[in-house]
Amino acid sequence: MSGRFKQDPPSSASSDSGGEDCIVPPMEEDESNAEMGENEGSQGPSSTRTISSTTPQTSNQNTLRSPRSRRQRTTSQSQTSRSGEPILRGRRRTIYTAGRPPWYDCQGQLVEPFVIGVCGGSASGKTTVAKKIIEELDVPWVTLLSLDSFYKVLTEKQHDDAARNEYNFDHPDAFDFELVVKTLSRLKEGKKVEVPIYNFVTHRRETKTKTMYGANVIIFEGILAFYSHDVIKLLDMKVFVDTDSDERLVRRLRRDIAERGRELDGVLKQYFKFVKPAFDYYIAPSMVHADIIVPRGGDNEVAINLIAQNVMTQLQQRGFKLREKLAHANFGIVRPSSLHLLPSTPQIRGLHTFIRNKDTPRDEFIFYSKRLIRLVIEHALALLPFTDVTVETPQGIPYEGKRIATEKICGVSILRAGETMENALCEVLKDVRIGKILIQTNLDTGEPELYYLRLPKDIKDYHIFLMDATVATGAAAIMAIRVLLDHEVPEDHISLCSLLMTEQGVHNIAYAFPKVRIVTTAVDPCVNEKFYIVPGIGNFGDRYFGTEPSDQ
Ligand SMILES: Nc1ncnc2c1ncn2[C@@H]1O[C@H](COP(=O)(O)OP(=O)(O)O)[C@@H](O)[C@H]1O
Ligand SMILES: Nc1ccn([C@@H]2O[C@H](COP(=O)(O)O)[C@@H](O)[C@H]2O)c(=O)n1
Repeated sequence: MSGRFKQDPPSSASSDSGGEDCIVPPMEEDESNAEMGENEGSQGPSSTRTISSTTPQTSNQNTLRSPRSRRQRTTSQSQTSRSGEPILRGRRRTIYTAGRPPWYDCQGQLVEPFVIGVCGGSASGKTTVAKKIIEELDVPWVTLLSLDSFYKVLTEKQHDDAARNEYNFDHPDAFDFELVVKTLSRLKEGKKVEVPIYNFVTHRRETKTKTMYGANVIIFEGILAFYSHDVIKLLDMKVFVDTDSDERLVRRLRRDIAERGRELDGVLKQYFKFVKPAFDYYIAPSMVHADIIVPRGGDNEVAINLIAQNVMTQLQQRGFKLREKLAHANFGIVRPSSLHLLPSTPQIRGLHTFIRNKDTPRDEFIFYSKRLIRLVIEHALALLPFTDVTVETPQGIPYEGKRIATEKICGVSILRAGETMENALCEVLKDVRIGKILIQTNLDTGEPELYYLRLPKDIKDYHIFLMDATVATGAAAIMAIRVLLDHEVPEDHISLCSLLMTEQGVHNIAYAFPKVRIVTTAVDPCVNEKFYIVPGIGNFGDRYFGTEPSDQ
């Protein structure tokens, strides 16, 4: 890890740097992504611009139109899905999200999030600017990460110094930049991270951490956001908030007294001893890295608007119209070798005849669906590796048999229809674990969105039976597979089990994830304009659970 500035300022001293480096709890060993971020500057503007709200606006009035105004969402809707918590953590490993849209392309490959770095002096308005950019963007999946979360854990001595305003929180040694790089890199890879929550009153971390996933846009803000070369490499756009020093001091006094439990004298002492010299020595010179300089911070609407506009253009170029693309993707007629279609015997066609008939009453629909589900699960099980075993029969004669080689099998159902397949799996595998993923279609965008996730902790060690009763374009199944891969489940440890799929769905999934086994009892020719399977079964979940047909 290399810092930006070689010499320390004379007044920076203090931190005896004995603070324990922070640990982000479930950071798995596989950190091979630490070398990421070679696209420095590739997405962002190439030259530094200072933007003031007094910038004349002439012919480009249209391009300055707020991205927010282009999308007719209600404010309350977008606020819940945007600025707040994109991930709400439930009990232990349950994750609720505000509806995460796809974060990968038609090939199932990750679309890298756009990372904006926001740097500036303390109380310059970095957080305010970051929040306003998020508001302007109005895209549903934006993550705000603060450098403050990466303050090192203090020793007792450092803690005593901090209580007397004698600890230098503005020196680079106060931060764990290695962890910043690890965290940002993982977020760029779409992986889950646990970020410490910092308490400015106690100078300590909270015991709880905050779960964050990758996102379409990540905003990283902090006084030393542009200090480390390795961090800079991960930023696609670099914004410097340039606010007058008197203004910053006044804001900091107000904020630290009102929100951070400080007293006037202490704030001033810390300011003149540490904050001001660090600004002059580390922060102000880092302005050279900025693509855009924003005078006055959050008040500068023109600048915020331009930044949002630029990010929207970048996002549009990356393209997120996934389901539509999947529905119209053109594949040959040769079916992939990863497809394991049960033979179309009279028995299977007979079962399909019951469940496809619109007049079949619900009890019969459930009965015959269960029989088909059992067949598909048994078929999927038969595809796993078996080893030779010899047992002795009651007659004392050896029997050369087989035993399933994979002991760890976990079912993951895509809610709701996938849930109907859980019982069959439990009947054939005792002690099987079951995880759940809720994916729903956004009725405005037509895109699948991830809402809920509950998976066993060590999911990467399991062979997964991913269950969904029907697969149309494959959009939901691809999202679920992507979630499993992001949890480090190997692709060839996934079997997708379904009663009915479409040609399109089979090809889309096989194209994106050729190592995933696809097991189904029938493949229908196509989807209609509403993405329903044709001829299909109708809405499997509604027919099975006896609920009113939804509009999805
Ligand atoms: N334009 C502004 N006018 C007045 N107060 C502001 C303005 N921008 C921010 N503040 C206040 O100044 C303090 C610091 O702002 P914040 O955005 O948190 O800055 P930073 O993240 O750079 O420390 C907060 O209390 C905030 O409410
Ligand atoms: N325990 C702490 C930790 C940090 N600070 C000060 O916070 C400033 C950074 O936060 P901003 O929101 O202002 O960017 C930094 O200047 C530290 O001096 C603190 O006072 N106590």
